[in-house]
Amino acid sequence: MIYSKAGPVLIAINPFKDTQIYGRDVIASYRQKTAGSPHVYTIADTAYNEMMRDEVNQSIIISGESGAGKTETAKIAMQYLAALGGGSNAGIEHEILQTSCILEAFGNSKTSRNDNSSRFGKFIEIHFSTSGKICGAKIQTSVTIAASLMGCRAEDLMLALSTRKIVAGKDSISKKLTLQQANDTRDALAKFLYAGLFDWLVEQINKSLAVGKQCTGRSINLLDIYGFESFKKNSFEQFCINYANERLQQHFNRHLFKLEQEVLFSLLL
Ligand SMILES: Nc1ncnc2c1ncn2[C@@H]1O[C@H](COP(=O)(O)OP(=O)(O)OP(=O)(O)O)[C@@H](O)[C@H]1O
Repeated sequence: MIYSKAGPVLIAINPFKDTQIYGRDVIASYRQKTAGSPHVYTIADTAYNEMMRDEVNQSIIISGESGAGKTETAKIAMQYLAALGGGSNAGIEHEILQTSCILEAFGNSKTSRNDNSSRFGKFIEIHFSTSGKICGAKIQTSVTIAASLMGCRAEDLMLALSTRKIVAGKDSISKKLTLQQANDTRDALAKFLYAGLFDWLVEQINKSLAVGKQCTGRSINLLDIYGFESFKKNSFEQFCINYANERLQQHFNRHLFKLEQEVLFSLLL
């Protein structure tokens, strides 16, 4: 899980799906108009206005189970912010929006719940100038997927994948792995290499989105992680994904109860 150093947390709702987006103001607006869901534009707008008015960084956490529409919501929020903060740095807002296509091409795959399911968590910081124009962005990801280039001899690789070296004192013994163990080692290596490739890709994107000199240090951060999953056959990947979602929910519950307490105390005083 990636937590931002930023101030208030805003969570919004995809107008077409069941994605939840919560937030300081949203929670207040929930109380006032429970009939209506907080719209993603409202959340993005509130984040932008509060960042400009109070000079405090904002975070938008997008949560929901797999297929709920988190990634699409994140893109809608980014489009809205790009429309609000476009114009200062020729085309940077356009570049930020284009990053989704590249990351999804490498980091998404089809599951039984979602044809375009994110296999990585994305945390994007959008930086603004004093006049409120977008001047740069930075992406951080956590990958659960896998593969790429190595630079070693094929025979060495085959040996490394099919045997285990046991070192006892000065002696070392090579033990052959079973077929299942060799397959697992191969898969683990592929995952490691793919993660390396994905990290490299994100690094290149970040270089091209590098924060400009006129930035104020103010940012709006968007967190879009892989949603809760439960398949017929679940693996360690689902364990990690669901654990991350549980922690996110816990974060929200704490945040919500803290706000409820504040309201209660203000009524009592
Ligand atoms: N606002 C929307 N308008 C139209 N279709 C949408 C919208 N939001 C989501 N969808 C549809 O639902 C699908 C799943 O949405 P999305 O990939 O955003 O889900 P997710 O919550 O990010 O899932 P995961 O956790 O598996 O990555 C999209 O591919 C799209 O077909």
